[in-house]
Amino acid sequence: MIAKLIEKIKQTNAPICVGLDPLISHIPDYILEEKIKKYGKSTKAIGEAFFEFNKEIIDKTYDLIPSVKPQIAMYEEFGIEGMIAYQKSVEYAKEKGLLVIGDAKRGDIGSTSLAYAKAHIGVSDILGEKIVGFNTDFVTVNPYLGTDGVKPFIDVCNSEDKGIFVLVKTSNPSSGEFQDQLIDGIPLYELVAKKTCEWGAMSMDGNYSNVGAVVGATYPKMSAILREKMPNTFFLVPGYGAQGGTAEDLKPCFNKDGLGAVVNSSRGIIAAYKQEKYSVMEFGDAARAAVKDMIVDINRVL
Ligand SMILES: O=C(O)c1cc(=O)[nH]c(=O)n1[C@@H]1O[C@H](COP(=O)(O)O)[C@@H](O)[C@H]1O
Repeated sequence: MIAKLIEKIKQTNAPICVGLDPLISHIPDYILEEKIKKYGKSTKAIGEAFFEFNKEIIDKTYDLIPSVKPQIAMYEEFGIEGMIAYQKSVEYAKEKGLLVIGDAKRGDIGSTSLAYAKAHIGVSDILGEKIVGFNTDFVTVNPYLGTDGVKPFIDVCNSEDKGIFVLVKTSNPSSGEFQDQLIDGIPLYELVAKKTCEWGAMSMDGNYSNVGAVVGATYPKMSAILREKMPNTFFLVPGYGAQGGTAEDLKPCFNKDGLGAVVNSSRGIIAAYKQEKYSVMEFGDAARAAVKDMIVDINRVL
């Protein structure tokens, strides 16, 4: 699957993914009001509003980008109706030819991880019939439980041609609390990186592995170390834009060939319409302009 992502990045010349993270505060009032009129102040109204919002963002950007990354928490907040909006958004993005990175940060004991892997990137067998759950192309994985918590995801990557991104060095302010701790003189994130490379060797897809790494744009010195230690690992790089990461900061995440990373921006794209020059009805056009700016900004440093 990573080879497909690379192909799409080359086609679009855009190593980016748009984060479909619809907080209520991002949804234009006119959409919310219409859904509330129809469904009352309910989770159904929110789910419907989220999907309409995402659909417009996808319609206005799909021809420019290779991928989207819906963050499942924003949908989960609204229970079943939120999850329906998640699933519909995943399906719509795929219909438009986009690759979908499900940001669910899953990971548990082996048997539970297998269920998570099937839910997000795999298939289940129901009395001889194969059925799919969310069917995203990639899912983010928390490696904290170790190999038996990650291996089921890798097995599904291999059987279904899918991919994962393992949290290696996250973008948030407290990420160093555990991730930077030294163990026999080596920071924990480097140990996770080493393990991620070992896991990656189990699922190669061309020059890169289906087992990628999440590496935040906000720690460029560490990104440079990781890029050197993980030559065959593709990076998912969040933290650009709203969290302060700049194009210069994420440059070390790329290899010399200009490949090796896909950069996420969520709020910076989907809430771009909040700048003064746009009206609320133009939220899709604002997202498109923000995507174009992001592509130029990143290509400038590659
Ligand atoms: O796995 C992720 O995508 C992720 C990892 C990380 O280290 N930092 C991080 O911000 N993310 C996600 O990336 C998105 C960032 O959103 P913005 O800050 O609005 O661009 C959110 O969906 C986060 O959950």
